[in-house]
Amino acid sequence: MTTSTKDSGFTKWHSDDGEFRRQVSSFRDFVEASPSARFPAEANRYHLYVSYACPWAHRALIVRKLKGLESVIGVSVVHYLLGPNGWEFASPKEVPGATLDEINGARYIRELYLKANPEYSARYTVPVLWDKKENTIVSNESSEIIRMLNSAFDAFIDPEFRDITFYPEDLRAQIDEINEWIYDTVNNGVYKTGFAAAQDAYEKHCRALFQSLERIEAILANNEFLLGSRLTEADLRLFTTIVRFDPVYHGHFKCNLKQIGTGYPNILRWTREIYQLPGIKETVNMEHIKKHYYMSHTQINPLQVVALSNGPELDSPVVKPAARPY
Ligand SMILES: N[C@@H](CCC(=O)N[C@@H](CS)C(=O)NCC(=O)O)C(=O)O
Repeated sequence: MTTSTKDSGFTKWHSDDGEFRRQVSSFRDFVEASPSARFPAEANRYHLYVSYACPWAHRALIVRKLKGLESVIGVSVVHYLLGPNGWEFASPKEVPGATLDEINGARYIRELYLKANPEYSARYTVPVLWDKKENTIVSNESSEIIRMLNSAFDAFIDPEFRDITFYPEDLRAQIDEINEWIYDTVNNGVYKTGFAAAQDAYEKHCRALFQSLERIEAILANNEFLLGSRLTEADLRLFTTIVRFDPVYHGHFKCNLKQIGTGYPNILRWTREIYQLPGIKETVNMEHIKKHYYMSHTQINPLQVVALSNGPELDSPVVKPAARPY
């Protein structure tokens, strides 16, 4: 039996067999470049609701930044704490980095879901791509939101950003292929490991996770990025998990066979390279990340004590594989 989406109580996070199963996102529309589309691309019509803590929302923030979409798509940021009523907005004075909801005046993210569909009964997740014109949710699926941001708004951005694509046609099949196993065993794998409520489920997912990290480490020994010399969507999707790995997943989710900073030199080099791209470090808010995980998941950390380390230094200079003196 899987966890019913109706039973979305915050304490019922695993199925009866001890496995964590992520729900399938419900709002799956697309913003398209064509003016006749159901959701046509326009400047200042769509708005992103994110959490700095959430790796899925973080993907959207990164693509928005790297595609020069900051003046085209606005952002609201929730409080780092995921409480009994779900994600809540907070003033930056109360929680530095957070915002109030200037678009809908909501107190909780769930109000947006109920505005879009009063019958909605699944989880109230971020990211949310909101349409200010139709007052509804276009999408709550990060993998699809980043595809929209990658190309649909190109008519509204500065020319220097138009040529940038993180899903180039000649690499699509390879990107889709690598995304699939990285999603299953790494992005979602850390959650399946950390939320496992049975020893065998935990061990199975933890081992699969580290097998994939070994595979990624080998890929990055010879490649600057996952698919060669070009930074793609596959890198950005993985980055948001890796940047949380040592400070959070290693301890809080018991993903502790190795650490990135000490055990995976190639992944560490790659993480630094992405972190140091213009605009990226501003999207990494370690305060929100650590406090969210350690303080929200009281089922696994009931005393809400937050671990100290922020993970490896990411500002250190990087030596790319081709430039290595050996
Ligand atoms: N498949 C979704 C997953 C999003 C997701 O699970 N977000 C988490 C935060 S990391 C969330 O909002 N959880 C709130 C909840 O489950 O109540 C996506 O990639 O957009």
